[in-house]
Amino acid sequence: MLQVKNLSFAYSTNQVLKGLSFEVNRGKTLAVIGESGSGKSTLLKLIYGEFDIKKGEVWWDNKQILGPAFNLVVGYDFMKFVAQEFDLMPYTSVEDNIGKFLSRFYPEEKEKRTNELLKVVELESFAKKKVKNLSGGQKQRVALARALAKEPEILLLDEPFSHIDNFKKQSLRRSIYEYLKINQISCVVATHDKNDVLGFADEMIVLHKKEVVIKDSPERIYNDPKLPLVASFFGEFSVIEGQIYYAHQLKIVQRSEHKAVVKQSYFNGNTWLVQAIYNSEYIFLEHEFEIQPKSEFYFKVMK
Ligand SMILES: Nc1ncnc2c1ncn2[C@@H]1O[C@H](COP(=O)(O)OP(=O)(O)OP(=O)(O)O)[C@@H](O)[C@H]1O
Repeated sequence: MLQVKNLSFAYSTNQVLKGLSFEVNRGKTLAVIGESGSGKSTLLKLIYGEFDIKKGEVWWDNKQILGPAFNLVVGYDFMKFVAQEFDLMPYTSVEDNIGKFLSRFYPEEKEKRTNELLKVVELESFAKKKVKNLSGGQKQRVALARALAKEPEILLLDEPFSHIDNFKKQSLRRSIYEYLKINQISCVVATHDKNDVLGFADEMIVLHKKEVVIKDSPERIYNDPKLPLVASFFGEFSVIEGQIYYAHQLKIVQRSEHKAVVKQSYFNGNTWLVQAIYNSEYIFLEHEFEIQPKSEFYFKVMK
């Protein structure tokens, strides 16, 4: 189990994190969300042992995670970190990058394991290619496979699918999280993408103003986001009489006490996203059809 206890951190005088406490059980995934600069990457680096911790503690089972002042080499065998900058060997093939940390004394096992991981990240046909000739998304997949190669007990992921195109993203995400579950690997994932959280994370924390302001299951946080900041992570929303409503929770009706004026409609796939003005504020709602700017309509709220 990962335990973060009352963790605070500053880069010289710039305080970034204050009094963070949370746990992640074996095989569970925790998503960390927060605005850019809220300290998500810093938190992952602290858990990894990249910095010395002056206040608070991080533990994996009964091992305390310590920084460079205590470890000649940063990191621990049981933990892998896929950072935003992937540290790959550019002039070496994809398969050699993945197999780098696997024992060459068991060539059959090494080959089997490398092939298994090439499959997980859907890079079988790139096995022999040099990493320098890969796209950003392909490199990110190699970095993910390499992190999994030595079967870590815990995996830290910083924006793991940010470079991967939408064609591949969903199937890759399913494949990675399924692998983590089957192998009971714990995971802490810092992300801006709601799709990394909904459907995959067991718990999520929201970092805001240096602290954990919300900690709960993704489902409960989605259903009751509490803060506009949290709602904005999941999609367009409106605040009406102090309550937060997602765009699909406002419905156009024949007549009601809420009257608004359309500013713009945006094609959204299944529906149109309508931006409108209500009580001098912008609201957003989903509608089946496009509505012309300046049209007036009535709407009701549904929870
Ligand atoms: N090496 C560093 N030295 C000094 N300050 C840093 C360093 N790395 C990050 N910071 C600062 O710490 C704060 C948190 O940065 P961090 O990268 O942890 O945020 P983040 O939530 O991961 O952001 P993003 O979502 O943009 O990746 C920011 O104000 C940043 O400028």
